[in-house]
Amino acid sequence: MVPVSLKILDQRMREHLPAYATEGSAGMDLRACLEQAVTIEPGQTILVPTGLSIHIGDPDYAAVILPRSGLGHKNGIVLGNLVGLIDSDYQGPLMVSAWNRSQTPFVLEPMERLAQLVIVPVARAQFELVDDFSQVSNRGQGGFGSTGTR
Ligand SMILES: O=c1ccn([C@H]2C[C@H](O)[C@@H](COP(=O)(O)OP(=O)(O)OP(=O)(O)O)O2)c(=O)[nH]1
Ligand SMILES: [Mg+2]
Repeated sequence: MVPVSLKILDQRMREHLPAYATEGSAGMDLRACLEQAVTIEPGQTILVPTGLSIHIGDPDYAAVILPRSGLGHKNGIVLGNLVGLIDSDYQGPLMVSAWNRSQTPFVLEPMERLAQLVIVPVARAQFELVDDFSQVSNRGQGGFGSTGTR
């Protein structure tokens, strides 16, 4: 387990702190910390507060915000930024960009579980400038489908 500092910004969240649903869960659900229900119109993106701040503190870790599969697949509620990346030094309010990519209005209820937070290890790179790569790899410069589809 990675220790992560959690600050409650809205006291209603005290009853609804993010938690792993099962022993094997990778993500903790984040709730929409709203005063009242809000309708996300087809194609619309809104920024939803979670009522929480986290501070990971250790640059060897980050957090990602991912869609919930049920909401994404059945209701078309995904993330406006596709994936949210939470830096280890971020201390601001945790926000979820909610995009209704469906053709039906979606009513987001207060405290509804909207997205999920996953803590991930991070390797930070130090670039070493070169004129040419010292070894030619099997792939070389091939990409974007160069290996075919079958
Ligand atoms: O879904 C998200 C994505 C980001 N953040 C916060 C945490 C993150 O550390 C910070 C900055 O995110 P990012 O670097 O992706 O955004 P940016 O547009 O590059 O902003 P900045 O210039 O502040 O880095 O915003 C969220 O609360 N929710
Ligand atoms: Mg940034």
